[in-house]
Amino acid sequence: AKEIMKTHDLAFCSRPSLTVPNILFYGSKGMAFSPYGEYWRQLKSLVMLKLLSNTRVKSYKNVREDEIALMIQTLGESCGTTVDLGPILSSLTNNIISRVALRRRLEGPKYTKLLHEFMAALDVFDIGSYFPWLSWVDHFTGSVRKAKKIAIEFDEFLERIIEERLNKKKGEDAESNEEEDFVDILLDVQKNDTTGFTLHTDALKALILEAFAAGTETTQTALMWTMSELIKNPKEMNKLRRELTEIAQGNVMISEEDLEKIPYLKAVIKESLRLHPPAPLLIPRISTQDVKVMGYDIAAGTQVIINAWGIGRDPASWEEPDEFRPERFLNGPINYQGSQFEWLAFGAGRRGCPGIQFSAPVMELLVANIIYKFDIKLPNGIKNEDLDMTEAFGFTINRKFPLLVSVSPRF
Ligand code: HEM
Repeated sequence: AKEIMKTHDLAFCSRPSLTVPNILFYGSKGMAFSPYGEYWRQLKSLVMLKLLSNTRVKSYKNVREDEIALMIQTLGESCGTTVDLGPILSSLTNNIISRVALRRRLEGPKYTKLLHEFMAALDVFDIGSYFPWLSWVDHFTGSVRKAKKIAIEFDEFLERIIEERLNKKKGEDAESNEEEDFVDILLDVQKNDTTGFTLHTDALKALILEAFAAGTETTQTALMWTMSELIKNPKEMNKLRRELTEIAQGNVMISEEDLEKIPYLKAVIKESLRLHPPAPLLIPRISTQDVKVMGYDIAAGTQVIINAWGIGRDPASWEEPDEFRPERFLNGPINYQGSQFEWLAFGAGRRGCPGIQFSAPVMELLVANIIYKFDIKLPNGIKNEDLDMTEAFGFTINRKFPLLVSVSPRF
């Protein structure tokens, strides 16, 4: 991985052209699937400076705190019953992205279903992307037809939002003190950019869709596995709870300011992402020039898939690799950026994930508050240690079976 993502990062930092993402993201006009070059560089700097900068991410604090408080309330109301954590965490991550990108919650069954179909379409392995002579198979399985239908429906939805926003801008909006969302920011770039970069409306829409595609299911999956590992490992859960209780000093919620004071929480999340990187094979790359890697000649145009799941469980790097032992990350050098190449949940190098700063506080705040506020048990007398950890198959690897729990308030 280091050879690909550091030593030869420049040679391997393009993306292959993939059928379904091409359909869903307006000919891969977003950042994640566009080939390396001037266009991608412009998008990356736009995303890093305007949408996901430190200051901007901090300004979404209210959204995070609101949505997490709502979720905690929902869980509190379900005490005494069995709850499925999956849908609750899914609506949390969808609503956070939706409020930040579109200034609205994704309410109503129509859009929840559409988003679900969108994510499912991306999860499909379209064989034509890897073996072009077999692309007829994708037409046969219907994946291309489905992706086209979803693309049209989402386009209509985004068109309406953009139109609403433009009409509003013309009218009253100038003095509004509402927080800007991604649509406002991107429309502003489109109108006022002085760098000479033209942001076409298709690219604007692709960037919005990408925030959903890249930021919802990945975060939900990470949360599902972190909660699963903590439930399965009561000793670690209790240790975390003790630390949270100490830091909270009797307050009803753990706040974002508290997070920096709880290194064990970060260690828990890193350990869970080591065992269960949500995108276990990252996003494929393609070489743009002939290059020699560890003595092998790799021709330009070769697709490379990095197995972050395997790297995270490699016994050459990790003692007892299948065990959940957050302590291994305390005082260690491993950071979310993957600079050690033994831990790659967010990828690394030029094409590494730009959403780390965005998702880290969501994951930390949510796990901290659930563990701090509730005792969690498995239903029907199943012992926590016996929780089934089977993985489902897909581009993101989530739990195969629902995570059913019963929660009771601690205070
Ligand atoms: C736990 C949450 C997340 C995980 C595990 C995750 C993981 C990843 C991974 C593995 C990649 C590919 C990296 C590579 O090829 O080296 C990636 C790329 C990307 N992620 Fe994330 N991500 C998460 C959250 C987010 C969020 C919240 C956003 C935006 C709001 C985001 C936006 C992107 C984009 C735009 C790319 C493409 C970068 C490029 O190709 O230049 N991600 N992410």
